[in-house]
Amino acid sequence: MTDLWQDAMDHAVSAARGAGQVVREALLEDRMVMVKSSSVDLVTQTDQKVEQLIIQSVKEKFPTHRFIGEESVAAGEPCVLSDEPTWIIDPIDGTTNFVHRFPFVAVSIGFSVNKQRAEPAGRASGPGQQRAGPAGPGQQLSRASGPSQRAGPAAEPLLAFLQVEFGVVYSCLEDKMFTARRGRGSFCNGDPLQVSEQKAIQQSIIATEFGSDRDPEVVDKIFSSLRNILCIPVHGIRSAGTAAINMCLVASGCVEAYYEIGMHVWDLAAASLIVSEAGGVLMDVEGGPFDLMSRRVIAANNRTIAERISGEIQAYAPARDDAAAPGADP
Ligand SMILES: O=P(O)(O)OC[C@@]1(O)O[C@H](CO)[C@@H](O)[C@@H]1O
Ligand SMILES: [Mg+2]
Ligand SMILES: [Mg+2]
Repeated sequence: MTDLWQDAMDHAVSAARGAGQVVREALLEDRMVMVKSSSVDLVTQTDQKVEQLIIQSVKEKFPTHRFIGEESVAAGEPCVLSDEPTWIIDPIDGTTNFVHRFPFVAVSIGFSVNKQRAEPAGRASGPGQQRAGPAGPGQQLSRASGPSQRAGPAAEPLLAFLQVEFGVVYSCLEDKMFTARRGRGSFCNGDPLQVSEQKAIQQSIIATEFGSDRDPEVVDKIFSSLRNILCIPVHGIRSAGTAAINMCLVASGCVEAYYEIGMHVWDLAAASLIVSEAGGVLMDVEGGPFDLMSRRVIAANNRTIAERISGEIQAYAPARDDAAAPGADP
């Protein structure tokens, strides 16, 4: 069968690599910092330039495709997922890191098509499942043989349902290219990824972020959740400063889980598939199905750990990313 989207994915990898080069060069220069929703929601000319470079290069090759780009949405473009091929771009995930030269910065490119698709993504890479054997460097598990090659029962669609066809996260200061194709596994620089096998949350590291909302009520909830989880007790809490890299750490097995409320679809789209295809699970913070537009996520190595975290979170619901879109899901 013709592989419809491999061309697009190859383009995403090369666009992310090119964008990473621009980001690295910009780090050597003075950065003019602007603010968006608040004084701690930062943006630079590099964010805007990189997003435009990626979008222009995609438009030249795929003129009919659509976009959700962080900086385009900030400039008033709609944030809508449809059945049309849609590139979901965060030109710099970790702008605050970039501004401060804190060395974790990612370019994130997700690609979604067929919003209503009924088939769950990564159905054989869900809760508690292990791959039958690692693929060699650069190899990918083929879709045709994927599920039957992996041990364990099929994942529950509730946790595995995704709309993303491929995801690319380039951690540009580490020079790590994380990639995933629906049903074909996740990779870092061509090496296959697998989530941690740890089943005990007491022996886990959990990643989260503090976000850019400084409303004291929200901050209280963030700290209450953090306190609950820290006191389970867990081995530790970590924050890379970028959702995409936190999630790639889950996919890599370095941390067992990441949770956050408040990030956006462009922070999550690519990395959600990378987690799922590495055998991880995605869940809403209240234990329901993961929803790309909801701005809430738990990404974990298995369902037990995800559910335990969900039981400790003081949940709240920021305005959805598609809230302003005509015909948005309720
Ligand atoms: O605006 P940026 O840099 O694209 O992304 C925002 C972000 O870095 O902020 C959160 C930290 O609070 C992360 O989870 C998220 O990825
Ligand atoms: Mg971001
Ligand atoms: Mg960004």
